[in-house]
Amino acid sequence: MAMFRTESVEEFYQIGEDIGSGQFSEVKKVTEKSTGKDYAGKFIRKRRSTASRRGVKREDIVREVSILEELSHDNIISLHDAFELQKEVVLILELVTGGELFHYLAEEDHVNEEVAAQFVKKILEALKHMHDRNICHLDLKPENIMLLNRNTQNIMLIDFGLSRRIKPGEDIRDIMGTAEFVAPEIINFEPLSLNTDMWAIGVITYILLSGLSPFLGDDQQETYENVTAINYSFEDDDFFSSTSELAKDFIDHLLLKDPRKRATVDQCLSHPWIMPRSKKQKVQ
Ligand SMILES: COc1cc(-c2ccc3ncc(-c4cccc([C@@H](O)NCCN(C)C)c4)n3n2)ccc1O
Repeated sequence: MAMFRTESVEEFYQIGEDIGSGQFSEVKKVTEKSTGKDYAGKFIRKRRSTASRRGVKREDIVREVSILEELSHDNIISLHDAFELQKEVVLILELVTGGELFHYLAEEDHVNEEVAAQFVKKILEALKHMHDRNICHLDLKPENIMLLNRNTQNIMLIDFGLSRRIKPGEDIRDIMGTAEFVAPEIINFEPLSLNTDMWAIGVITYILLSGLSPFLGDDQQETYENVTAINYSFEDDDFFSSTSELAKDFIDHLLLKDPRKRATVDQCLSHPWIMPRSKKQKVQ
């Protein structure tokens, strides 16, 4: 696809209601006039000058589009079209109607291990597609994981605004996601890697199983301190009394300070909590 079309987006799409928003973007339901098919339009405000902190730098939008164009997986949002206007870029994306995993968790409080393991397996399969191409998400959190529908654990990764291609030897340090989910190397401005995503998988798994956020403090600073101190436990009997040792082992292999020691996406996919080798290992 040529990077951006410069025609008016309204000529080709009926713009519908707002369905969501980000810091510098709105997400609206749009309908392609030629097919009647519904999509999600992500309207991203462009940064007007290098001195401004409002809006998104064009180069960052180009990077996000380039990454979206390279990815093609059932559990990763697909890009259908892209338009550039004077003040904004509009990405036309596959529409997902099951809502955010974040809201599902808020309603369910926590999920049983079988359901949690299925969710995590789907997230890992999408992440493997990215990591096999040396692309890391760097903003994995329940808000950026959408449910295809409420009846299955089928998920869709969205929001690739912080994603990066990690070239061997390249030193990337300047990314900052959401405090609860960022790995220690992000807080310490140390080099990031594909294993920075694996830390977030450990945090998301902990939340799926308990409804608790392992490092959340009273404020951002306390959360950062909890993360860098690797200050988490399964000791709260009210929330972990029925959690299997396999599930705890899976999380313990991810919430490690040294990114090189964390389980990779392939090691996670072959972990017995995710790929039970026998009936007796199937989590109850
Ligand atoms: C590719 O990047 C994005 C995709 C989307 C996206 C794609 C398809 C799609 N179908 C439905 C929705 C949707 C529905 C309700 C809320 C939201 C969004 O506001 N919440 C996630 C956004 N994130 C910034 C927390 C998004 N989306 N959102 C949202 C933000 C993105 O940065």
